[in-house]
Amino acid sequence: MSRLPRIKHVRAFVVKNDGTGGGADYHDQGDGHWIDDHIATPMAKYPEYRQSRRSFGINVLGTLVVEIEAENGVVGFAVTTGGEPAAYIVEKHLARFLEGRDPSEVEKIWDQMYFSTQYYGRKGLVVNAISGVDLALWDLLGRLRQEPVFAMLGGAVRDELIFYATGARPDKAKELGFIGGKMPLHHGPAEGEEGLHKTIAELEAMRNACGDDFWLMFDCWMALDLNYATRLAHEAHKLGLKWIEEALSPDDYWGYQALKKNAPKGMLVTTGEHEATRWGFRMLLEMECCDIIQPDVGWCGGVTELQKISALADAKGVLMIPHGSSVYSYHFVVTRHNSPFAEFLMMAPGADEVVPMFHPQLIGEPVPVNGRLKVPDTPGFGVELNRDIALHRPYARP
Ligand SMILES: C[C@H](O)[C@H](O)[C@@H](O)[C@@H](O)C(=O)O
Ligand SMILES: [Mg+2]
Repeated sequence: MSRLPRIKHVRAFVVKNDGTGGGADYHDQGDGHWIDDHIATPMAKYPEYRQSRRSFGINVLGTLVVEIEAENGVVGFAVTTGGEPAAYIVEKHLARFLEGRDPSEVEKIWDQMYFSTQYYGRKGLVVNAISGVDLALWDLLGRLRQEPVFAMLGGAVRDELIFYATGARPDKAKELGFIGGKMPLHHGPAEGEEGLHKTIAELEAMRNACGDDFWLMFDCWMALDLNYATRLAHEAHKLGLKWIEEALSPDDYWGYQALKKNAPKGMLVTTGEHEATRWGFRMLLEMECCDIIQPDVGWCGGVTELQKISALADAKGVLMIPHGSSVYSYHFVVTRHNSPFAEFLMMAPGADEVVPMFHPQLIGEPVPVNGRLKVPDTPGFGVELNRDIALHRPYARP
């Protein structure tokens, strides 16, 4: 048992988006933002849901803020996607496994949060909530021990992080010093051959703008079927596409296995941002579904679970490049040999300038400069909650 003060309170807040940006629910943006402009999705088969992902509810959850206060008044926090339903799970179910406990017991607390909710959780919203609690716990531990999270994970293996950028303007990303640009896929099977031709034309234009050596990737956000994804991969290979991301449903392990076999030699198949826990990633790895796994540390189970996921990938020689999750992934990536680069999501509406990913929720949120970032060695994840945002605690307990 450590000498740390015990956990006194766990609190779950939601944030009303006042139009200044979605924060951790980064898809919750205003009109005209690149991230909600005719992006291919599994819902695109319904024309009424094809133009905007907000139209089918991609932003319905909103941000979850988890605060964990120790007996000595020190507070750790984290943000992720989850909103009110996740806040309910935190306050009504998960808090009981933390309050009164030693904050250093991250493994036992994670095990109790997961197996107590296994009958209704395992992936998605429940594991988002578990992730939010776990991230806040690691932040609290860092503050209590006066150590950055990366120091508690084994220390940095490199001086700085290098990033690729996700957004509609890889040409701007190149100018800003990023090592590559991942584009949203705008057209899927519902738009037939015409859509495929438009996609290839977009890629060709960006290849011409960025030159032959700049990484270009497509993020397909679960929108495709195996045949379409295979055809797209072979067409895009002619233009040097580096990887095809999340082409199929996260549950179609068999489809990914076939896509990886069918893909052109030299093209990487990647997925994982909507996968969760060591068991889900074991399936992706043992079925040889992809060349890079991309867990989101705010959705896959948090730091405690990502340690296990990353080790599984490392043992199989698979890269683990987390889905963009700001400081929560930076502190992890900097400590792992099989995470040689990171993702930065361009949250400016035009994808043409670098702004903090979770703006306006995190004070001190670091951003890459010239595509690089030295992870600050301040305690915890090194950021503070912006208490000027509209925080609301819907399930406050006495
Ligand atoms: C750009 C993609 O459509 C998603 O919005 C993005 O958040 C995610 O898939 C990513 O890999 O960054
Ligand atoms: Mg993605």
